[in-house]
Amino acid sequence: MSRSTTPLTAAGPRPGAAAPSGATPRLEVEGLTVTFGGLTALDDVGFAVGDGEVVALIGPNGAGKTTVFNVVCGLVRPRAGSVRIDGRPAPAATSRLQGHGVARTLQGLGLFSGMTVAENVLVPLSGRERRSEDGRALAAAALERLDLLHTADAVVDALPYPERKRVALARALVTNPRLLLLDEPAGGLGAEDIAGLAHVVRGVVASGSSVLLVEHHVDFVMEVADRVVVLDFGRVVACGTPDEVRSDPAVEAAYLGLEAAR
Ligand SMILES: Nc1ncnc2c1ncn2[C@@H]1O[C@H](COP(=O)(O)OP(=O)(O)OP(=O)(O)O)[C@@H](O)[C@H]1O
Repeated sequence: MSRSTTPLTAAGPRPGAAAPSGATPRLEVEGLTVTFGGLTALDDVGFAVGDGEVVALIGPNGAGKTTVFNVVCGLVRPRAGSVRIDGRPAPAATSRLQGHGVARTLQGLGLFSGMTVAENVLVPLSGRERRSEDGRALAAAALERLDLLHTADAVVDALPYPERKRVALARALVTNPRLLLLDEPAGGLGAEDIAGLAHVVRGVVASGSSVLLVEHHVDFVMEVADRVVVLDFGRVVACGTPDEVRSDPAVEAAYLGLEAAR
């Protein structure tokens, strides 16, 4: 099974939001501007995700996190700006992300009701792969990473929410993506499941993949992210390590202050 990941030369990333190494970033977002009618949802947003890096997008409700995610996935077309994956322009359609070594999870999970856990995890593979020993081994490996192998033959609907959420993550991992996009992976999970999720994310990056996550759960973000990009009203107001961001007054004002006040 081969997946195309040929790197090409990229334009330089936006200052202050660049991935730390000098190599071509796994994901590079530059100058994204998105408008919905009269509303500017994103205003010149730029950041990069390097090899083996976890970058988190945080910000208060309506800051523009999902819109960034949707542009990266080809679901929303920006008015201006670019998205590059391994130096190449990102595909304009979600269905072609996999060919660029990218997988994503959805907030709504998007599992197929009535199908087993294994059948759900096999979905991203081609018909030929699904029927092959190799395909089944990939599915088993993905399920094992999420401690779900024992549920392989269960109908997915029968599992509790945290396990269904792990099935969705196993499905994203079955293609061994070079870039994993996670949309609120900690949402709806308790402390124990979030700790397990952090362990899985660390395993993903240890295997050489990169992760971009959109997340409201600040403690989880601060634990797993190498760098945090903070959005407020569609603009990047801070970008840095968790410690840098934590002590940034702009972030306190935009987001962490609100969390602390709860
Ligand atoms: N399809 C759309 N049509 C019109 N406005 C939209 C659309 N999608 C998003 N918006 C608006 O764009 C802004 C950014 O929304 P977005 O969902 O990206 O924020 P967010 O940071 O993900 O928020 P949340 O944390 O609540 O999910 C908001 O003001 C939102 O109402």
